[in-house]
Amino acid sequence: MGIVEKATEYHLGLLKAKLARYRAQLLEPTSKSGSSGTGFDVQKAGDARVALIGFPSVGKSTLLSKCTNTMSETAAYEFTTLTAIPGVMEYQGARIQLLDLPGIVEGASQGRGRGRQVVATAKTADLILIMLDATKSEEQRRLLEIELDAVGIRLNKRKPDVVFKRRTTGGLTTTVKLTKTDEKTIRTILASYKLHNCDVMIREDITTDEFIDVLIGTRKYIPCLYVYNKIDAISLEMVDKLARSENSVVISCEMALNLDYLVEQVWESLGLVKVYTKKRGERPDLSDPVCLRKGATIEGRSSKFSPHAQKVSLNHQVQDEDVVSIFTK
Ligand SMILES: Nc1nc2c(ncn2[C@@H]2O[C@H](COP(=O)(O)OP(=O)(O)OP(=O)(O)O)[C@@H](O)[C@H]2O)c(=O)[nH]1
Ligand SMILES: [K+]
Ligand SMILES: [Mg+2]
Repeated sequence: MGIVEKATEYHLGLLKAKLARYRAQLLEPTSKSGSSGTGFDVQKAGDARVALIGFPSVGKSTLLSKCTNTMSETAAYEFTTLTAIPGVMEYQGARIQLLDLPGIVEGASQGRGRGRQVVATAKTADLILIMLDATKSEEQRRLLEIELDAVGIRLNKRKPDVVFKRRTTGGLTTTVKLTKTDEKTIRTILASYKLHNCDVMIREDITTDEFIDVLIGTRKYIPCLYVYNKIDAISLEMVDKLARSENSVVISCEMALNLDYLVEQVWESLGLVKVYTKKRGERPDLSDPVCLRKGATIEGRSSKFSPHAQKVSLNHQVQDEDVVSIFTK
């Protein structure tokens, strides 16, 4: 960064830190703005929750009706769906809750009522499907991303590697060279949040925005798939282009095209694994796997159907098709 960029980064960083804190307060369910921060009152069920976010009439309800046993009203007019409708998809022994939601429009995160409720519900999901009408412009995708970003959802991003602890004394440590922000900006933002007594360790080359996200602390890092529907109505060239873009799946709900692949990708994106459990001295029950998220830890023994179980550490990270027996002393 040059001197001018550094000065801009500094002032803008401070300004954004203040704005971010103000907005986060507005989103608090307990704030004066009432219950605007809460989503629809639908119980989580199954192994994971997937939320359908999109403009009106992109085919969200048609997808729910095709992929689950639940029917959700579909029609050619906008705002057919007025509330959250849960359905269940079954795949590889997993029960995945698919949540059909009302369509949203630009400004949903700021507006009252349903739009805000929809984005708040998205926050509770383990995976977000941004559903797009393949016959419409790519602009719709950017607009939806802005709405989700505004409520603190970070799509397909990892939580920045910053460790932050309140202490009686303070210190800032960086283990990498910062090229997108600088220590002066970080220190001033900390001071503006009145965080004088804390240990901050920055372990990756973060941006100022990412640092603010860490300070706000309520950001949700959620994986996302872009689902382009209605490919029956576009050219093959366009289908090819969309299908090759990152984190994207192309489908036609109406013609039931590529829906199996979508479910497979949902499973992949959720990072689900199936694990078989067995009792001591018995064979594992392969008809009844337990679904866990990748990276979940387990204590006990792990094996891949092998007769010689391998004793694993207390925090063994489960792999797909592990067989585990859990011992209690
Ligand atoms: N050509 C085509 N039309 C589709 C497809 N999927 C859905 N539609 C049509 O798109 C229209 C809207 O479908 P819905 O499922 O109601 O859309 P929605 O996203 O739930 O709409 P809202 O609830 O109003 O937000 C209906 O007329 C569907 O028949 C598809 O794959 N291809
Ligand atoms: K509709
Ligand atoms: Mg609908």
